[in-house]
Amino acid sequence: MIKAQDLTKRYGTTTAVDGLSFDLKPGVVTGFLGPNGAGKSTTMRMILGLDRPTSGSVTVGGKSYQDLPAPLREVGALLDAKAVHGARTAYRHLQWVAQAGGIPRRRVGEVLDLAGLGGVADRKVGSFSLGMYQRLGIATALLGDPPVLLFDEPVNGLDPEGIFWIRTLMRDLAAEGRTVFVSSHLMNEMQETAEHVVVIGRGELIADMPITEFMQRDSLSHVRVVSPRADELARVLAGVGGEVTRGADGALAVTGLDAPKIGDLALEHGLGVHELTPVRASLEAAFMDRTRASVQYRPTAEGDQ
Ligand SMILES: Nc1ncnc2c1ncn2[C@@H]1O[C@H](COP(=O)(O)OP(=O)(O)OP(=O)(O)O)[C@@H](O)[C@H]1O
Repeated sequence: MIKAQDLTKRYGTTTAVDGLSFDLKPGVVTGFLGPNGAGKSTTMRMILGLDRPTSGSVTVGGKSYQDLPAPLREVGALLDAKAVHGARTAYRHLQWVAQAGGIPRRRVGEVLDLAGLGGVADRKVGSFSLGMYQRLGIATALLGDPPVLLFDEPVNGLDPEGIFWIRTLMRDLAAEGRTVFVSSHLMNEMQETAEHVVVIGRGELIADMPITEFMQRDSLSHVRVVSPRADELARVLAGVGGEVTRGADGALAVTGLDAPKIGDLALEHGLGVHELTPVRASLEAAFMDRTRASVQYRPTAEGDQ
């Protein structure tokens, strides 16, 4: 539904997006990840026709945004929730957007209820909390009932209840067969929400794959083993090809052998085990590992020049 081909954007000497190609499928939530300044917002702005690619292209349903006959019915987007006229009520704001996009007025009430704003429809937007702004932004994105939705950092500044609401909404929208593309810095949040990830660094594609595959890095998963006879057990495990490191708390971190194998070996050698825990790689660890080379700003150690 969203197809980027060799998408490139330069601002003067800065290359914000560099030859990016991906193809987003309907029916899943795709997470868009990258360190600060990686080019996520620029990519989203190009999808929405708010920025012109320097070269390459991006299309929605085969057309570039400018060529969509009824854009609000094709793509809904939440980019900057606060970019709303504060003196208008929520209802008036949505009515104004609906009118401009040729969307029937009854839809305004529907999206207000959908976003949980039915009770504050007549309040001036300027008095809204950040969470209410986010909900209004989402209501606006849903006005045209579009098959494609883009959310740029939708959970920024939200409380746990708001985060849970957005997460559920995004999954429901995908389950209805829509294409949902969402950027976030919150790796744990993405882990709960996205099925697929597109990861970029310095404008270039780093990964485009199911999230489970992205997290599957042997070097990042290990088995934690606590034993009163850790030294002996470590020798046994190393003897059959396990790679063993000992943590500050005395626990062993073992890679190359799975938990059942480690348990069997310990039993065979009469070595007690008090804890045996497979530790899965987190999205955060996988992300840090893959994007290490491409972070734009990195704190330097004291004394570094
Ligand atoms: N209008 C602009 N003029 C000049 N440079 C820009 C402009 N917009 C973005 N950039 C630069 O392009 C690069 C990508 O920025 P972009 O905002 O797309 O990244 P991002 O991944 O969304 O970052 P963040 O997570 O910090 O929002 C950055 O180096 C940024 O400084």
